[in-house]
Amino acid sequence: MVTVVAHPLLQHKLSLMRDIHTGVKEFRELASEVSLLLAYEAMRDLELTPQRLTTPLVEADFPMLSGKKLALVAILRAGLIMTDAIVDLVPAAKVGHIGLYRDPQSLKPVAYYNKLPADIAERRVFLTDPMLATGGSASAAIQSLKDAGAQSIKLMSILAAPEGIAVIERDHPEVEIVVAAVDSHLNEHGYIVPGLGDAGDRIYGTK
Ligand SMILES: O=P(O)(O)OC[C@H]1O[C@H](OP(=O)(O)OP(=O)(O)O)[C@H](O)[C@@H]1O
Ligand SMILES: O=c1cc[nH]c(=O)[nH]1
Ligand SMILES: [Mg+2]
Repeated sequence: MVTVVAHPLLQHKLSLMRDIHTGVKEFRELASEVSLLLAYEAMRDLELTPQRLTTPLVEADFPMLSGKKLALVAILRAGLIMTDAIVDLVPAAKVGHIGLYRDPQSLKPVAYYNKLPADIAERRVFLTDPMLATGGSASAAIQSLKDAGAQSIKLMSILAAPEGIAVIERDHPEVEIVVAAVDSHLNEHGYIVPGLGDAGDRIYGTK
């Protein structure tokens, strides 16, 4: 299942991210803001239960987060900007890291790091990567989460290509995907078109 978050604030910020004239500082700020808006939608179904509280006026029941605890897991490098932003919204969440880079020739993911919360099986996992292109990286990351025992996984990306969505739907049909936009296609180098370029390079200024 794919949810495209069509909110105008988010769409405006995404358009600014696409602009080649947007520099590193602004790109980073926009990526953080877009991540928060995506999280607002991705976390819409978190459970609430009434808890007794006392306001300055009365004692009454008020909704508080309950149910499974959360884990935010970043696909390095680019996913880090998303978990860094979102953890401020859910400070009790644990944070995991999966290091993958995409080999430029084969476009296959190469794993170099993996550190996940030990109790990941008991947590709802929100996996972050700004770009879902061929889907190879996200699919491999989801497989590592499952191998570690994760039961409930949502993938949050800023941009997706139809090819990447199809791969996740094939490999992990139960994983929900929340994105800001689904673009047209991939080019011959596996870049999303129209896209926003190389997310990691634009976040960290490495090109
Ligand atoms: O869907 P895919 O075809 O696998 O491509 C998407 C991956 O490519 C980018 O990472 P990259 O390999 O550039 O590494 P980086 O985040 O360290 O820059 C991006 O952040 C995704 O992880
Ligand atoms: O368009 C793309 C595809 C993969 N990774 C990126 O950062 N951008
Ligand atoms: Mg990557």
